[in-house]
Amino acid sequence: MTASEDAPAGSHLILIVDAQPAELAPLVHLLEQRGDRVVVLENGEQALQYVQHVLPDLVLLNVMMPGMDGPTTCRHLKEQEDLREVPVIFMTASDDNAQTLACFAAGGVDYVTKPFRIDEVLARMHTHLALRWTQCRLAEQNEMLQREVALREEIESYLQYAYELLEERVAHRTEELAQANAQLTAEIDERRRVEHSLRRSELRMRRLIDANIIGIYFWEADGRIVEANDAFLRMIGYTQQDVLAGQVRWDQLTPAEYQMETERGIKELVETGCFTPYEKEYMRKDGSRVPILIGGAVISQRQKTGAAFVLDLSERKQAEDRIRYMADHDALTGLPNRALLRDRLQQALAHAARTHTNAAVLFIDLDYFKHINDSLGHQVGDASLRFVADRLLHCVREGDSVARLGGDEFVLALPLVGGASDVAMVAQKVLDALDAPFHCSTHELHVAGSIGISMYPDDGRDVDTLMRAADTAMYYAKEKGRRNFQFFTQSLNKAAQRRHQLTMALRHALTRGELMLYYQPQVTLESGAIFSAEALLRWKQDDEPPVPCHEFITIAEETGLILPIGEWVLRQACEQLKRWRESGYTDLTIAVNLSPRQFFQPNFQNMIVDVLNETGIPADRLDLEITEGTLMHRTEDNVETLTQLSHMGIKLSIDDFGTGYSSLAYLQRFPVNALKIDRSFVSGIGQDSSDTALVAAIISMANSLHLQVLAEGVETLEQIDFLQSHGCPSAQGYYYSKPVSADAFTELLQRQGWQTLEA
Ligand SMILES: Nc1nc2c(ncn2[C@@H]2O[C@H](COP(=O)(O)O[C@H]3[C@@H](O)[C@H](n4cnc5c(=O)[nH]c(N)nc54)O[C@@H]3COP(=O)(O)O)[C@@H](O)[C@H]2O)c(=O)[nH]1
Repeated sequence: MTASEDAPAGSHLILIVDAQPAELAPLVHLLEQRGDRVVVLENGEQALQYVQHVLPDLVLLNVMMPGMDGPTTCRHLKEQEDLREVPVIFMTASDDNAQTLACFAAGGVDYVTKPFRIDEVLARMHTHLALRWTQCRLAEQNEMLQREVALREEIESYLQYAYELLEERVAHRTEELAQANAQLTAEIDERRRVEHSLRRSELRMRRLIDANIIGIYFWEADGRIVEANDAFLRMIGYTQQDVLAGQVRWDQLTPAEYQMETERGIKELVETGCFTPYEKEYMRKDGSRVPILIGGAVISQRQKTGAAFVLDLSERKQAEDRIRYMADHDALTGLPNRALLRDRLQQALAHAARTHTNAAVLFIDLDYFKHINDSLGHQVGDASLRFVADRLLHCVREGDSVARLGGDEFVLALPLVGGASDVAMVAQKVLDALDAPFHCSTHELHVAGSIGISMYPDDGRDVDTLMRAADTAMYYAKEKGRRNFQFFTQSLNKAAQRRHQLTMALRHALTRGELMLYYQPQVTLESGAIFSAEALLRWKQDDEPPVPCHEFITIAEETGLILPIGEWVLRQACEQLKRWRESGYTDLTIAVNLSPRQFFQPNFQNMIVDVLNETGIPADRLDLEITEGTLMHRTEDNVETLTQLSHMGIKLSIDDFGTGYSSLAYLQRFPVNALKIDRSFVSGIGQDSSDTALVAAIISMANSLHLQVLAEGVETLEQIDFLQSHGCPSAQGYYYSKPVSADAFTELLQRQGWQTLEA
């Protein structure tokens, strides 16, 4: 693009400054013809003033003017910022180089020399206007360019900022993505772990269900059991195939009578999502029933599915039955025990009261059972009790009860009996049944019983009264010689009351000084000389007749009072012997009866040693009488105790010999010195052939075992003759003397000249 091509012609503001403007009229005219606006001013001052307000596009300035010349005017114009680029063309009539230079130095762009050719001036003006125009365009373009550069820079900086922001965002996002990625990886890992753990948990759950001893099943809305473990299937007798075939339904397993409990369970299940375990029964496939404890929970309320946990209670029920049975029954015989008997009796009495009928209680105590136990051992004893139980069961009707209270005590409870004669028949039947011998290992055994009978309502209207009455009657039967039955009577009641009173009174007998000892001589049969005194206890309360020994000794043994009383007896007897020894009867022996309870006391031997030490009695002057029954009980302990006593020098005699079941073998094991033949056999001498034979056999046996033998209860000369002729060396009995006081015994000693005889 050239200035001439692009410079617009016309429409410019041309300022002409010249002192003779007329010379410029043709130029002005041409310019205005072209469309330019021409302002002609005559001097520099006017021009400077004019440009204050209007900006010309080109200035034609005469060099030589009056006042301010052209170069000065030009310099002032150029001082004005917006005129600095406006082209100034000088007009001059001189061709002085210095002037020309001054014009250019003042800021002129050109000059024309007067007189000038108009076309040249126009050409020069056109050139400078075009130049100026181009300059302006360039300036504009430059400005535009600068703006664009600035804009671009701004954009660039914005872009940089945006880039940085983006970078930052990218970094941030990258970090976020990295974090998200890490989180995702962690979540994936966690998910894998959870899945693994879930699989393991499910496996464990599956194993737990499959191998559980508790039955577990899963049910659906229609009642079908869709899955069940083996424990449950075993319980109800179905198979996995039955379950798969949809043949097992929980509602059909439940018997109709459990409908209410089941509905309660379902209600709770619906309300709370589970139900409290409760007990009921399920019907097995074979129709039998199994007691269960069932609990359960909903798995999906919407789908109405759930699980049930079923515990087989068969064993627990059996155990409970067993425990209940054991609580109610005697372990040895299987018969009802006291508690169950009481229950049944109460029912029987209630029924009898309603129907105005009678009922009876038969209290049976076996005779001499203790001997069987003591002599043949507990196994034989137990077998005997089972045998008795069996026989008693055969004596009663359906509805009657046979119970064992413990030991050798049995009770028959007979509801609905007619009267006393019917009961007597039953009692006799029992006695007969017991009478028949039975065999236990190598032994042929006989048991017999004493029976006491009480009747409802005559003898009592409640269980306790009737039991007490039958017990009392049983004691009476014992007293009447055993192996019989006795009905309760009011007089027996009195006896029972007396027994109670005696028990109470005996507790104070020692402290009240009501006990004393009597002494019965033991003599050598050949000479009749007294060699020993048996100490026998007597009890005399103020203003009361003496209480028979057999009566209160039994009570003392039952209550345990025999322990302090027995010690008192031993001490008293030894003190009395000491007195006799001090009187010169130094070879006299004192015989003291020992109760089994004393014998089995832990400090028994110490007590004897203490008494011997306190009284100064030599051990070989003391003769301890132990019953055969005591000896046969706890035999190993006995051997040890007796051996120790024997080593101390104490004499040992077996009392009431013959009433028990001691054998030769037993006797050889014990370090005993003498046998005392029971007076029941001695009294039978010459009267009863078996008693007579037994006495002879005992004497013979004692002699062959080198044991002393003494016959008890000798009352007649005939007995003495028999005993002597059969080699019995010593005796005791009313024939010689009844038990007497210590003083009376001293007189006996003196009267018989015992010392002389002894010498
Ligand atoms: N543990 C203790 N038992 C004792 C003590 N004192 C006595 N007893 C025992 O009491 C039972 C009854 O004794 P008791 O009433 O004294 O009878 C004795 C004699 O009186 C009686 N006896 C003696 N000779 C005859 C006779 O010829 N005929 C006859 N009908 N009875 C007679 O025998 C009893 C003595 O028996 P035993 O002891 O077997 O030698 C009795 O079992 C006593 O043992 C005691 O302190 N402790």
